[in-house]
Amino acid sequence: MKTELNYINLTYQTNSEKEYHIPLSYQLFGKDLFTAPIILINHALTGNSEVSGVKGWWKQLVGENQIVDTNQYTVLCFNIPGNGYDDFLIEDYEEFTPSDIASIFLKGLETLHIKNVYAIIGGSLGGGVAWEMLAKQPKLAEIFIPIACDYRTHDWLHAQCLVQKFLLDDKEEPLQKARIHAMLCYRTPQSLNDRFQNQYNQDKQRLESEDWLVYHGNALNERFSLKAYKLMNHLLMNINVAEEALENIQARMHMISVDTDLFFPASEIRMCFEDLREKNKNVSYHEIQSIHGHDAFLMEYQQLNNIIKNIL
Ligand SMILES: CC(=O)SCCNC(=O)CCNC(=O)[C@H](O)C(C)(C)COP(=O)(O)OP(=O)(O)OC[C@H]1O[C@@H](n2cnc3c(N)ncnc32)[C@H](O)[C@@H]1OP(=O)(O)O
Ligand SMILES: N[C@@H](CCO)C(=O)O
Repeated sequence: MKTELNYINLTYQTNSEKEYHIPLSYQLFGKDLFTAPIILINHALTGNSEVSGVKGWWKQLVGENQIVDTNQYTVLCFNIPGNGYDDFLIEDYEEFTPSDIASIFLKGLETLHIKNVYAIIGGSLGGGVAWEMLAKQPKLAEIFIPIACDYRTHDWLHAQCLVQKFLLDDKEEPLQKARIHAMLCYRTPQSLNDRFQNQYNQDKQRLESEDWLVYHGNALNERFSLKAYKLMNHLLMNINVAEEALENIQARMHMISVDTDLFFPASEIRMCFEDLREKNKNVSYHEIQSIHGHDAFLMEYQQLNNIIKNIL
């Protein structure tokens, strides 16, 4: 799996003026570079560059004969430096913001001699980083598809990340506790209540819903590191594109929200769409209907496929 990773060695000075050596890793899927239109996909909080293939976290969307068809496109996906997937971790995570990550990805594209891409698709934090990239380089993409994300972290999301930051500083099982709290933000009361119906697990002497939460806490603890999660949470807290910069973006923008998303509420995304439409930008809005909330972008594949097939 990791043999497929490619690296670009960068020296990068953060907005806070600290210099770092960054081994920016990435994966390519589909057609060889420069033989087909390029689609850049930015991963979400605990994702990584493995967007397609057997273990791909978006394999229902990206692959041979899928909506993002690797027979037709070159798909490029960077790892957010410090996500740990390539074993690179960042100690002083507070030095980095999504704006820094965007600059690092742009440097990566430059090093690969990619001047522009056909499309950028980003879910959640990945979409926030994509907004930051386009604010810096408004002509970068022909098409922009931000999914379940916004150009800014609003107060409620910031507050939930703050709770996670406190949990991540806890001495006992910090990552598990933070993930359990996060799962409740990724889903909705209806999603949990309909699914678990207060069923009790006699063997484990706890509710099935509790068992499921504990499972997710432990599962993330096994596949992710505390340092990486602290960084990702910090990034999610600090998406902050200046509103004026949005107007300059030249891409055709197709915003996708989830009607029940607690993290990036559909109402906020719709407001951004309406503002940009009033400014005569080439923008459209799509809403996934789901009881599941934010994580619907990883679950409601039929709807996502239907929306994206009419865009690409
Ligand atoms: C976005 C990116 O960039 S990548 C990150 C995306 N991936 C993740 O977030 C990984 C965590 N996974 C998830 O959150 C979910 O699996 C999703 C969003 C991908 C899909 O959601 P759902 O279809 O509702 O799956 P669910 O949340 O039930 O997870 C399935 C797992 O829970 C386990 N599970 C389900 N019910 C229970 C229960 N009562 N008790 C314990 N475990 C349970 C299943 O065994 C399954 O385990 P596995 O993943 O090891 O096979
Ligand atoms: N559950 C997803 C969504 C976060 O936006 C993740 O862990 O990355």
